[in-house]
Amino acid sequence: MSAQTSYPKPDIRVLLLEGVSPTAVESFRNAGYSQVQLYDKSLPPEKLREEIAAAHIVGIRSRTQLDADVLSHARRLIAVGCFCIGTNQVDLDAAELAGIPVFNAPYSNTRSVAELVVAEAIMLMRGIPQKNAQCHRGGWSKSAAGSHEVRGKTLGIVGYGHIGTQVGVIAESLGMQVIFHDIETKLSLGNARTAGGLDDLLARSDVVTLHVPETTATQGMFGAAQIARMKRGAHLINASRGTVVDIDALAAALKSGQIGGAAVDVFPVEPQGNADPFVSPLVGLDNVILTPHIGGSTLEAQDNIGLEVAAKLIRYSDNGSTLSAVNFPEVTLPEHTGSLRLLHIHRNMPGVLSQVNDVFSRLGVNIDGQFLRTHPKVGYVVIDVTATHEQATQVRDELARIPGTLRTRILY
Ligand SMILES: NC(=O)c1ccc[n+]([C@@H]2O[C@H](COP(=O)([O-])OP(=O)(O)OC[C@H]3O[C@@H](n4cnc5c(N)ncnc54)[C@H](O)[C@@H]3O)[C@@H](O)[C@H]2O)c1
Ligand SMILES: O=C(O)[C@H](O)COP(=O)(O)O
Repeated sequence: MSAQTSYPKPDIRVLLLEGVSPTAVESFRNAGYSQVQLYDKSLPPEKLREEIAAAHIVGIRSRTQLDADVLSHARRLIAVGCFCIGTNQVDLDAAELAGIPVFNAPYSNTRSVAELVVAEAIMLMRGIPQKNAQCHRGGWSKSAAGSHEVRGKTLGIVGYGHIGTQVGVIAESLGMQVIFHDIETKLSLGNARTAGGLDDLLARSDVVTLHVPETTATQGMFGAAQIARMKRGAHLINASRGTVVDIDALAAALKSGQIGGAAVDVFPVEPQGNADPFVSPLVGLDNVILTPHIGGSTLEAQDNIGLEVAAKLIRYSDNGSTLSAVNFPEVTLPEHTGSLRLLHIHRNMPGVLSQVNDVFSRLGVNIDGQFLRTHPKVGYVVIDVTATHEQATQVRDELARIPGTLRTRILY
């Protein structure tokens, strides 16, 4: 039996959506969390609100939208796990202000996306999507026209982060010239060179690949104007987020020949699950590789993500550690064997900490250790004490009354 918590582990409800890997389920069960509910797709809005109201821990992938309204129904929720890289589907500020840390897996599917993108660059440069489509219709077009090696061609990477750099390294090993554009100054790997801005990259690249996160700045960043600046007949790959590219402008450019071919893995609107229809203006175009948002969907990546994110959620639930949370003050904590641990999440405003400490001195409870981190809006203080369960409960109840308190919890 695992360590007792203030809320018994068998009563902690873990809700996992969108078919997260069985490795996550196993991790929770091995850690003593027996109430793990797994859905293989995202839930419709009403059902999501209903389920989240009863959950203590929620795990999602890129499809489930946890906006401020949905989070307002999550009264018992202590943490969210994004079993993926992107966290744009969660209102991170709303979660923080509700005292809910959000965790993700920032690297576990990087290689999977990079391999797919490089393979697609080769396929597009050879005109394989069109040839494949013709053969499926009984056609035979044996010709070298419009078919090129990638060796010596220029790959333009927009967003030179974890995935962008991996793509660059693999592409260089195939002999491609790599240029990149990022809003941050980045160390270039190998012989990759920074372009003189996005327009310069577009004008020079034979293949452009997008690896930016979804932000207000990247939504719609790739539209008709950017497409017009690409070399005529160059190729576009988007495995970032569907909102980054104007899909109608892309469809028009693929029909006119301004873009020679495209590989698209992400879409502005994606089906909720595998049983739902896929609708897109790109459907039926021979020069497009369409994939159902599977850039990170390899068994290797998913198994690792399941282990990584489940471990972060379990550590937070058992120990209070918020290391690598994407929206929350980060506290790394030692084990608290022999002490009780009180967690106090509060609005970051003057006077809260002195009121917290005052509760302990008033109730005569000695503090063994204290850990504090703050963000501009939220503070997180963890206090280890030697006390009876009754004393700790009394302290917790007093802490909950301090103005600005968002959440309190005791870990036994
Ligand atoms: N298709 C898939 O299955 C799949 C899988 C994993 C990740 N993704 C998407 O890929 C994105 C990138 O992943 P990553 O791990 O490389 O992230 P990352 O944070 O390591 O890199 C993103 C890079 O984009 C840069 N950037 C941000 N805004 C920019 C802008 N306006 N112009 C140019 N550069 C900009 C950042 O500075 C950063 O270097 C994720 O956010 C996610 O949305 C998709
Ligand atoms: O952000 C990510 O990691 C990717 O978009 C993958 O999302 P998924 O887990 O929904 O496949």
